Amino acid sequence: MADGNRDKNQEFDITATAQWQALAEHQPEVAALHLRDVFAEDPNRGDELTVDVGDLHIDYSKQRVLRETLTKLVDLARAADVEGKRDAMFAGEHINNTEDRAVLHTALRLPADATLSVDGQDVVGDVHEVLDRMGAFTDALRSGEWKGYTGKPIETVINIGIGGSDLGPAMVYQALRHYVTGSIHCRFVSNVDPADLVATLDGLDPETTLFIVASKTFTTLETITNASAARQWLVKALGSDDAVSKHFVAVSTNAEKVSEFGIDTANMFEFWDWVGGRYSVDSAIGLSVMAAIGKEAFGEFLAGFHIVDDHFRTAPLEANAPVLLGLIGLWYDNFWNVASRVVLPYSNDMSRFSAYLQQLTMESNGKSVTKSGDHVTADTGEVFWGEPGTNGQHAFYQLLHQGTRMIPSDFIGFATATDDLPVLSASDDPLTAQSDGSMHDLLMSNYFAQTKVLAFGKTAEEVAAEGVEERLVPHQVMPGNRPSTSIMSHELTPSVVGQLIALYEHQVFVAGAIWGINSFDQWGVQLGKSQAKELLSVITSADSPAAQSDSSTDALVRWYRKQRGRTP
Ligand SMILES: O=P(O)(O)OC[C@H]1O[C@H](O)[C@H](O)[C@@H](O)[C@@H]1O
Repeated sequence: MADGNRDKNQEFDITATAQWQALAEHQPEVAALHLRDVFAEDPNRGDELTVDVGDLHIDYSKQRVLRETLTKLVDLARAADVEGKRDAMFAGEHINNTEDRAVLHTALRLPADATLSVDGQDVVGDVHEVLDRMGAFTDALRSGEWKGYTGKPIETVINIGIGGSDLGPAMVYQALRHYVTGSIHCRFVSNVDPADLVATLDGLDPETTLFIVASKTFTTLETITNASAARQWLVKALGSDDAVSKHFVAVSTNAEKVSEFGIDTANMFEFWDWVGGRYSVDSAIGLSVMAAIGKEAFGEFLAGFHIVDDHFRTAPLEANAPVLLGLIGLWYDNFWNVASRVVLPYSNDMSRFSAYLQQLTMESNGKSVTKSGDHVTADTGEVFWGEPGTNGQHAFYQLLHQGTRMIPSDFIGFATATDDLPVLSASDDPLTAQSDGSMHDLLMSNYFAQTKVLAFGKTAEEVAAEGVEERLVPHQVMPGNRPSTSIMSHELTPSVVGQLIALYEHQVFVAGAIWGINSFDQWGVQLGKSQAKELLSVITSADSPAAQSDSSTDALVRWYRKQRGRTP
């Protein structure tokens, strides 16, 4: 099937291939094995089923795969022409066929001396021109040279955006808490629930606050509504419309709408239609992050993505981290009927990483038709979720360990703490207590223990041998055989955050390429938006007909209008 000349947008049924069939036949053999036996038979897998990329050390040996499984999965990737599709993406071909667009987030992190021309346009030149403008602007903010309307320097930057225009910067800002240098701090507003804006503005001084209105389209209802309310808050406080130009900038692809909103396009930072919203944190959408950490650290962040891009583009599929992890995800999704993957960063600063990944992975691969418009013949789109360790351990790990469902997990952990404190016993005199180790070591001991227990569990014999009462033995058996990947790095640096994001971006690509779907459009979010617009006029008016197309929505709308005092 792999054919370099094949139209990359013309899909075929991957499930009809011999490679798919081989995996389907192989699955029962693997399913019959316990990871305890798999490790006993292949004792070196813990050292060998690993891959290093940049600063990431990835151990996938605790996955329910044999070496043979990986070979078969790579064969499937070749059958789906993952390499050809990958090269088409990097080259700027219009692989987003439903919107007729290139998909070039990888160009956002190319070094300035790289060359890439797409549709006759010097993409690298454009990217670096905007990066330079972002650098000059954030330098001015950070040095205090940029003054608010009343002459005071800016202290707080509020990013107003939603989806890809919020999740990336909010997640990265938190992850890089230790790299916030200077006096600029950021807050993020996304929800059209006014509680978000009101709570975020609470206690802020309009004279020292600057808003970044971040929206690719600049038509997103939530963002424009919040931005208008924020403008009113500012203008009311500062007494003049003229204050807007000193307190509002925009990040968008739509200059016309930006200027319609009243933001001077001189204060607009551009990106391009070939950057998907959920792939845009490394574009001007990251402006708030740059304001907080500075352009040099932002440059390191971009360089981190680029390390993984290069690896993804050049490493053989057998040793290619995003390819292997994407394939292992698909292995469970399609051959084990396992729908979800839990992501568990053992890093409090990465608390928002799972939320970020939810958009990246599920908006990309939650599709039911192939690029050719045919219904897919296998399930697509893993469900991603998660919480940071150790919080998750005290909430949902019970189900991971002893529930009837198998949920593969990705553990993420760091050798060096972003913060550390000594472990002291509560009874010690706080003034003289001796340290009994580091809290970071305690955190990481949990990481290792969890992956171990998930994989190997505890048998009834082992439980009984501890003298556990017979009737309680079945309750205390830990089945094990629950797969996980361990992703480790030395420290949570800007580069490492970039590397982690790119690692997941390309996993999404690999799975989407095999399924033959378009991972870069999101038609499924449109209908709800347009119906919300229609319903707004219905729920806010006492006169308009309450009857909608179904009795449930109709009754709910009537109930709501009554509560709001709008209809009898
Ligand atoms: O950046 P914007 O154009 O405001 O879009 C914000 C978000 O809204 C949409 O609903 C899309 O589903 C997302 O992919 C996008 O990130």
